[in-house]
Amino acid sequence: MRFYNMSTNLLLVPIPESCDNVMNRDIKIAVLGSSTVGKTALIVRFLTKRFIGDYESNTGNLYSRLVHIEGEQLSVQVQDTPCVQAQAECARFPDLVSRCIHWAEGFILVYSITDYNSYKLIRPLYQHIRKMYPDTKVPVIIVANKSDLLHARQVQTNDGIQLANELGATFLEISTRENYEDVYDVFQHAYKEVSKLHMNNNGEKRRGSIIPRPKSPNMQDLKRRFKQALSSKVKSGATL
Ligand SMILES: Nc1nc2c(ncn2[C@@H]2O[C@H](COP(=O)(O)OP(=O)(O)OP(=O)(O)O)[C@@H](O)[C@H]2O)c(=O)[nH]1
Repeated sequence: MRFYNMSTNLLLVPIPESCDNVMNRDIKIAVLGSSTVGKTALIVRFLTKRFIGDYESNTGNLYSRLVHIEGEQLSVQVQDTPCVQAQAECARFPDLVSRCIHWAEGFILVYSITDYNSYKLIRPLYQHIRKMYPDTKVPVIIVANKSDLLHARQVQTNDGIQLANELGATFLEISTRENYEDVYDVFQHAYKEVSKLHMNNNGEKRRGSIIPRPKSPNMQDLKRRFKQALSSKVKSGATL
């Protein structure tokens, strides 16, 4: 079942029972973070270029749209993951959140610079993702949102940079409200990193399937003879 959200002019696809069933997508990104950090605003801004002030509380919409990134037309699916309220919940993330993590190929973790608790949630969220992908370095972008609200700042830019460095994630501080280019950058980074991961995976498969070319026996033979000739010269030189 699909339906249109008239206010955002976007196609909404309810989350399927199993996120594994979603087929034929080019890129699948999950946006995660605690409540009111601006996840929906970020996604809608990216997909429509518009900043829409107020949204109903997020119930887990999946947005789908064809977009142009780096000259390529892509089908992008963005999961507005239902908010994770408090740090206490992190030990046992709701099933839906885990399902979305399982479904996605890249992750945008959002906190608000005006809400220190939303920042504190990023590490456990990241750790939860890593636990679900122990063998893959899945792309994670950490976004510090609402940078226009400087007077209400609770999280310093350096805190974000430090955390991202520690976790090995990309970091961007942005204002979804003020700057569309920054929002576009976030998704462009996510796209690039997911593409890189795709390429590496394909590369590994290709490398694995290459049968090593046998060395020419003639060359081997020549080398062996050359070595023999050299060592006999050295030996005879030594006896002189
Ligand atoms: N000043 C400012 N306000 C923002 C920005 N981004 C989002 N907001 C506002 O923050 C509030 C929450 O935004 P949402 O997009 O609904 O947040 P959410 O993370 O989806 O929240 P849930 O639906 O509760 O999960 C809204 O009033 C937005 O207008 C921003 O960059 N700057």
